[in-house]
Amino acid sequence: MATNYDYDVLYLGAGHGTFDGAIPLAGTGKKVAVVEAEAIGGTCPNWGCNAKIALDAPVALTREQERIKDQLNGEQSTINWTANMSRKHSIIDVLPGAIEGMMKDAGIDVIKGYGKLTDAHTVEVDGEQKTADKIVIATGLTPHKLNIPGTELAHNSKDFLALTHLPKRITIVGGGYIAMEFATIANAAGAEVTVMLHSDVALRPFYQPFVKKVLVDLQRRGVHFVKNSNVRGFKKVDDALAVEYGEDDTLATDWILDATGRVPNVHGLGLEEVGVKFDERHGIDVNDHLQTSVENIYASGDVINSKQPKLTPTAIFETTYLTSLFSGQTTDPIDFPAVGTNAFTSPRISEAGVSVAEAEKDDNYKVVKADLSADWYYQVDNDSIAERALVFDKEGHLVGASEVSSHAVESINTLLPAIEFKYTKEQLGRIIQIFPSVASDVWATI
Ligand SMILES: Cc1cc2nc3c(=O)[nH]c(=O)nc-3n(C[C@H](O)[C@H](O)[C@H](O)COP(=O)(O)OP(=O)(O)OC[C@H]3O[C@@H](n4cnc5c(N)ncnc54)[C@H](O)[C@@H]3O)c2cc1C
Ligand SMILES: NC(=O)c1ccc[n+]([C@@H]2O[C@H](COP(=O)([O-])OP(=O)(O)OC[C@H]3O[C@@H](n4cnc5c(N)ncnc54)[C@H](O)[C@@H]3O)[C@@H](O)[C@H]2O)c1
Repeated sequence: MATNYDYDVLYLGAGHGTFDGAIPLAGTGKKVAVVEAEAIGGTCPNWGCNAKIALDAPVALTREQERIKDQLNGEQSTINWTANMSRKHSIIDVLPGAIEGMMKDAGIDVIKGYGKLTDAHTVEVDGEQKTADKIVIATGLTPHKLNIPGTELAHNSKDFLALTHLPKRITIVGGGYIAMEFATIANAAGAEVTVMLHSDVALRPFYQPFVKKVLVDLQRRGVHFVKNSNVRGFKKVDDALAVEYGEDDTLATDWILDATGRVPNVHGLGLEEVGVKFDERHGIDVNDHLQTSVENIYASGDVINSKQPKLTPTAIFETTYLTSLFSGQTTDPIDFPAVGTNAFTSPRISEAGVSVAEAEKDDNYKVVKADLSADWYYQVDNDSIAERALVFDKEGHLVGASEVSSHAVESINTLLPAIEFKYTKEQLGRIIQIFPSVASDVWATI
């Protein structure tokens, strides 16, 4: 314990960028505090991944039922929105308490309130000064809000994940993860959905031929896409809303989701005063030890200005690295593995490693594509929108993979060890997967 300070390490924010590392750090005997302004657990459990996947479960199930309807008797099931939302609450609302309990059991002081740096070793919470040898800023991101007339009439992802009744007409502005995942859920649950794209591209980081397949399917299901939409403003008209877009077009709607991105929580933290450098749009600058421009202040998770995808597993990897650093288990720089990423549309699009688009432009790689709708295992549940692209280097090692299908998440997760550890043919042959399964199916192709 650093004798001059209240704590060895104080974390600002209690999301995955903190608690997955803070708990084992406290286990090493360090004195640890975590300051949280809103909800313990942060975005992912409360208004991100966990909340979203809870609402998505019946979507995936009804899609599977639809695919195998010829083998079933009876009606196609529909989604009961209110019951689905109430189920989401029953499994999500306990998480902050459970995470707080784990932190307290590990001996962490959990401090509720908004934290602000007053000097390099001091954080003020509700007028009280807490000092620490090291401080970790893990304050995450917050929804971007369009700067247009009527922006206050639009809602954000957090509001969507708490909707008690599904509006009849929903307009979604944006074409990223949140826009496409929530368009999928709302459409499957029966809403009339319009997606206002900024350009003519959605899910930009993903392999576009696969994205197109998802868009075509959503269109077939009634989702309306407006490309190059130029959304200019929102208005209240009687009991409804109007979205003003294009040159002078108007769309009537009942509920608007502003899904135009997420921006770093860097304001009001005292960063300028203490000398922590950051970029308004991309977050806090860190070196390869996640150290900011102030020696004893580190950053972790979504708030970092980094090329890594801003995802829960990345945040966990970063805070776990800091635990190793602070407890003396490593002095090495952080070394990111290939990070798997997925758009939870239906079908899913998953990828990891070298992107197919990049590999197609580079002679050092070979891309092998497969139409999975012709694969017997994908035919079992009629997974007809199903394609995979694998990227190999000159030595024949798998270095990247992308898949669109209902089973894409399992496929890409299965391939991650082969990508990360560059298994030889002999090593690949030593793995015997359970058969029949997605894992054994994809493993046989590498
Ligand atoms: C709708 C949605 C769906 C998502 N789905 C997925 C998914 O399927 N898979 C995936 O991997 N990722 C997903 N993500 C991303 C994932 O949620 C984030 O990458 C992850 O939560 C980042 O963790 P973090 O700890 O860095 O930030 P956060 O979880 O955002 O935690 C930051 C915390 O800091 C607190 N805070 C901020 N300022 C202060 C302050 N001054 N004092 C005290 N506390 C403060 C905030 O209240 C917050 O609790 C999703 C995100 C959203 C919004
Ligand atoms: N499945 C997952 O892992 C998952 C799911 C949801 C969110 N997330 C994380 O949360 C982050 C934020 O998600 P997001 O969807 O808000 O952001 P995003 O960066 O993925 O997408 C933002 C979208 O808004 C569009 N946009 C920007 N300005 C616009 C304008 N003026 N008019 C219309 N469109 C505009 C962009 O073109 C883009 O399509 C993601 O980058 C990801 O890190 C991950």
